[in-house]
Amino acid sequence: MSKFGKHLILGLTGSIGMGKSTVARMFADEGVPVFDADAAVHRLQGPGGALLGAIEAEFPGSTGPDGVDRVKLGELVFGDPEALARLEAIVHPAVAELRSEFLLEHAGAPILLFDIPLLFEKGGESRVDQVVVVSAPAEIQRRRVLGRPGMTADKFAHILSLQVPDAEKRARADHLIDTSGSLDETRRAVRELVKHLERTRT
Ligand SMILES: CC(C)(COP(=O)(O)OP(=O)(O)OC[C@H]1O[C@@H](n2cnc3c(N)ncnc32)[C@H](O)[C@@H]1O)[C@@H](O)C(=O)NCCC(=O)NCCS
Ligand SMILES: Nc1ncnc2c1ncn2[C@@H]1O[C@H](COP(=O)(O)OP(=O)(O)OP(=O)(O)O)[C@@H](O)[C@H]1O
Repeated sequence: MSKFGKHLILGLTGSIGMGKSTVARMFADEGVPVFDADAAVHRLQGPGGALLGAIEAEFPGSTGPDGVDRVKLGELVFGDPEALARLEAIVHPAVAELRSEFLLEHAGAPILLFDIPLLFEKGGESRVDQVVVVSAPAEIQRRRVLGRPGMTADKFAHILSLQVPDAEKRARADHLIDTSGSLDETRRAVRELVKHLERTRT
């Protein structure tokens, strides 16, 4: 039974490179409306974004005609918990507002998906009914991430150190989507989960 009225709200999360974005698209292909928290942040911080004034006032020099300079702002907040908290105090309420609009927009849908990279890290469990974790063995994750342009072993290690470990995410998941097989296998697993949830929702 949903905590949120008629629809079942799923939270999708997973560590870097586990295939979260790919799996979110597969849910969308099955007709499930998807709210992408990261995309919402990018829009709010992008050219003409609603948060540019507030961010510039708090972090002078961190914005320009192209919106937030993410590298510069990252340098100011990562490694400085107090500064990160000040940024979050600007960003998170605006994301919450967009999430509420999304809920209103899709009020009739039986299942909704929130794609939230930092779901466990930021207490997102309370905002969803069930958590779906995307996961694969560490070796596959490593190979995928190190294959990305600009990624280094050090940067990968640092990002991992900021994230709840995959084993803990798996342990706290209501549903697991394994992405170590083919894309077709993953798609089948997503389809089966959606069907299962549609059957058992009420
Ligand atoms: C500082 C910003 C501009 C840097 O952007 P950039 O594109 O360089 O990095 P990206 O967002 O991809 O994050 C890089 C890594 O840091 C982690 N990270 C990002 N924000 C946070 C945070 N608030 N707390 C802990 N880790 C974080 C991400 O999970 C990722 O692994 C951006 O991360 C930001 O605005 N963060 C604060 C807003 C936030 O909490 N976003 C998270 C999703 S709602
Ligand atoms: N079975 C599979 N399921 C999902 N992704 C797969 C699979 N096999 C290979 N991949 C590939 O792994 C990569 C996963 O990248 P994706 O952007 O989806 O990960 P992510 O978890 O969202 O990453 P990040 O947290 O870094 O944004 C993609 O290039 C995808 O094509």
